[in-house]
Amino acid sequence: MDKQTVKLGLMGFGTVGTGVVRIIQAHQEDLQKQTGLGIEIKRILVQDAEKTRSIPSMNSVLTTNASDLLDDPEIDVIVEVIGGISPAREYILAALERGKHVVTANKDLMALHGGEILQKAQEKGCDVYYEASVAGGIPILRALVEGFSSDRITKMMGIVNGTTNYILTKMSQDGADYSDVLKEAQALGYAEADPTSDVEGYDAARKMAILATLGFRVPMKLEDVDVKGISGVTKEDIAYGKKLGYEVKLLGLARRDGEAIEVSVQPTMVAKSHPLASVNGVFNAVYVHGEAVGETMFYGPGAGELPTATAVVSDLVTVVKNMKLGVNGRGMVAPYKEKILKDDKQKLSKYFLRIVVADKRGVLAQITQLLADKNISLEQVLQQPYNNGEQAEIIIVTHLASKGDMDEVLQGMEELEIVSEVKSCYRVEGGEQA
Ligand SMILES: NC(=O)C1=CN([C@@H]2O[C@H](COP(=O)(O)OP(=O)(O)OC[C@H]3O[C@@H](n4cnc5c(N)ncnc54)[C@H](OP(=O)(O)O)[C@@H]3O)[C@@H](O)[C@H]2O)C=CC1
Ligand SMILES: N[C@@H](CC=O)C(=O)O
Repeated sequence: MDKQTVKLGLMGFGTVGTGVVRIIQAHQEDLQKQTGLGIEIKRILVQDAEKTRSIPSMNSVLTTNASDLLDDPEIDVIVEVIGGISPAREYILAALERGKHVVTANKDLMALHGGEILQKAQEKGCDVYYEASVAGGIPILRALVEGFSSDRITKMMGIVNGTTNYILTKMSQDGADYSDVLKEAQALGYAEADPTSDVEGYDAARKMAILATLGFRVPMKLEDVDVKGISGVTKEDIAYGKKLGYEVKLLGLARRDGEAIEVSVQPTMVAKSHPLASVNGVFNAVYVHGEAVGETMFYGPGAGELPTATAVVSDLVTVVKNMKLGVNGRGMVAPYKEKILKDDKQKLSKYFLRIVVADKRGVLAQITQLLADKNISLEQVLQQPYNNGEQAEIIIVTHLASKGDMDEVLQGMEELEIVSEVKSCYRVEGGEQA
């Protein structure tokens, strides 16, 4: 290759885009030493070119016209950090069509249209890297694709959304109010443009779909992921969880038993003895269990300007090294295994239940019987007065039960006269048997 400098078209100059510019500017010499080539940001696509930017020196390269990047033959690589599906999808496909390599942080897009994008890249002999799309600054995708290539992964558990982990941590440690902390997370640049995606678990679900596709080598889709967010988590649940030895976390779970797979995201009681329970604030972590390697865990900042930009720029370094060696488009392996999804009777977990009942003798026995009818036994029980002693509250942690059986038990509870409300039901992970 006879170029001395690789020219970059940056799409998006918000939180992540600004970080990308800062890192490229600050590490220019190191990047050149590692890749053998210079990296120049030729154009930056924005929506509003008049907006005040924190790096005014780049104002001269701003444009609101995507074809200034896509149709410039000098631009070799497009870095997409706009976010969302459209127009990001159209821009990336157009870039690949023109033979440009792509780096993106866009999990929404990769979870929904990753198959189409990677196929187009393969046809065109181009690279597409998306390390920043899962767990911000943690190099987990590389670890799954390269580090675990010789192993068979059986389980991944991830705290993969920084915003919700920040909120749950502040609620747990400071007794903070949900909506106040959400505003803080938005101001810190952690939350998505529409934070519903964070708090309702969709952002984490997209990341889990990507992790499961790469980790299990099957084409997981977003609709294969069971999703529940944190908007229903209360301070009482957090307090009772703590009392029984758990922290509430929005946990992504991807588990393989034989060839059958389950992937879900839901608020989960994580045993305090498990390292995931101590992952706090905007930090993310992904626990990976492989048949040969056993247990591993990856930990780091999951969102924010510089951590995320680090992952983007490291992908860029890989693309530039590939360009230098003339091997672009050869590093990606498409999912090659058949997808077999578990049914609800195959999804096993312990459960934490909080139930408001009439304050009468024999109430606990009735609840226990309902569970015993499905062969579900109790591991922990706490009973205390509720509503000024007019009712009682029963908090239970069960031994392993299937999701199918637990759904039937919950339905049965609603029909019991002594039960006035099932306040909460959480999966329990991280302790013995889990
Ligand atoms: N923030 C984080 O911590 C993380 C973000 N990500 C992902 O990175 C991506 C970017 O996120 P983030 O930087 O936070 O987002 P921001 O909202 O901060 O920035 C988005 C940028 O894209 C530009 N933009 C938006 N729509 C268009 C459009 N139609 N045409 C041209 N430009 C457009 C905006 O322009 P303008 O400046 O003019 O408004 C802005 O510069 C997303 O996919 C996100 O999910 C991934 C990991 C962590
Ligand atoms: N909104 C996301 C940003 C990174 O992916 C999060 O909070 O984790």
